[in-house]
Amino acid sequence: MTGVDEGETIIEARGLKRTYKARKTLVEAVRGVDLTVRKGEIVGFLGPNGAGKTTTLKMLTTLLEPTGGSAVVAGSDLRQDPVGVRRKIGYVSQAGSTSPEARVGEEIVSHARLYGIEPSVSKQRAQDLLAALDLPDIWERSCGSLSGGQRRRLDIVMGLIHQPVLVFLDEPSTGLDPQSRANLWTHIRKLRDDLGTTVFLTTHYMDEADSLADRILIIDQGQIVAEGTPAELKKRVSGDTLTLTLRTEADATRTGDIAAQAAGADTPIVDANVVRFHVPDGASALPHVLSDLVKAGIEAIGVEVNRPTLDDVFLTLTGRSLRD
Ligand SMILES: Nc1ncnc2c1ncn2[C@@H]1O[C@H](COP(=O)(O)OP(=O)(O)OP(=O)(O)O)[C@@H](O)[C@H]1O
Repeated sequence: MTGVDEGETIIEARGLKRTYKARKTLVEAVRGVDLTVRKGEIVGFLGPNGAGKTTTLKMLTTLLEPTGGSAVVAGSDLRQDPVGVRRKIGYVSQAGSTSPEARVGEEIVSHARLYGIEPSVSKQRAQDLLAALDLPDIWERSCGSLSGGQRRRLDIVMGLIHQPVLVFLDEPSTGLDPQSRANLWTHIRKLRDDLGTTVFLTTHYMDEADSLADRILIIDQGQIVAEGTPAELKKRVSGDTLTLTLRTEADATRTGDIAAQAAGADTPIVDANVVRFHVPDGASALPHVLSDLVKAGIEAIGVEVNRPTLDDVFLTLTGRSLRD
């Protein structure tokens, strides 16, 4: 794999597979995933709904047994020493782990006991972590009284109380408003910068992966389809994206044929009444395309020129949008 030869490896997975049996049919949720993560990295595991992110995460955190392949996580073999893996990692699930009625302090201290940590130690650690995640003065509050963003950060405190070297976050910002998401990203970055914690997070938000991750793995239909820094991935898509919105689907189909004739254009993707395609230089291609549309008697009701995003990377690789 590219870009993963520096530093100490903390996750090494080879050929990881998971098949589910669902009503007599087999669902190949994860179909041979290889991945390498180095200590201290923030790695974003990006993919559309149903791509296999949570299944991979559950295997790497020992919650689900692989049906094939192997992995070493935080120095322990996933199959031979799952307890060793569990002791050294933190896992913050999508659902979170706090009950609404419990008081914050009691919840953290009793969670820490599961790891054999004495209350005198966990109280101090909890105070430090709460301060680091900007959650002062909530010790006596009930978990249910916290805002969504505060509760996600409390979930992270719980996931870090046993001082794991590696923490897995499953869709950490789902359900949060834009300001709380940005705030959470700042805290996640700080965790890595201040404590050196390796962070492996799943997301289907490309902006989250783009702004937070040092490196991104893109998974689709149970397989890794691309890997690299956000900048490296975007370099794979050359040129700009032109998006034209038409009045009708029929106009969009005809526009697709016209757009395909633009200099250097790739094959346009027609999605209902929207046509999207890449050209080497959007600003110079656009007037020609619009003039060809006018000649054909088609009116574009919306026009956008965009620099490459991670969604374009995904589109280039799979012919589909991440948002699908
Ligand atoms: N317990 C299960 N039984 C049968 N099929 C399952 C089960 N869990 C997941 N799947 C299927 O496996 C595939 C991968 O699911 P997974 O939850 O890993 O995807 P995901 O990328 O995490 O999606 P999301 O972003 O929606 O959480 C999907 O097709 C899903 O329907």
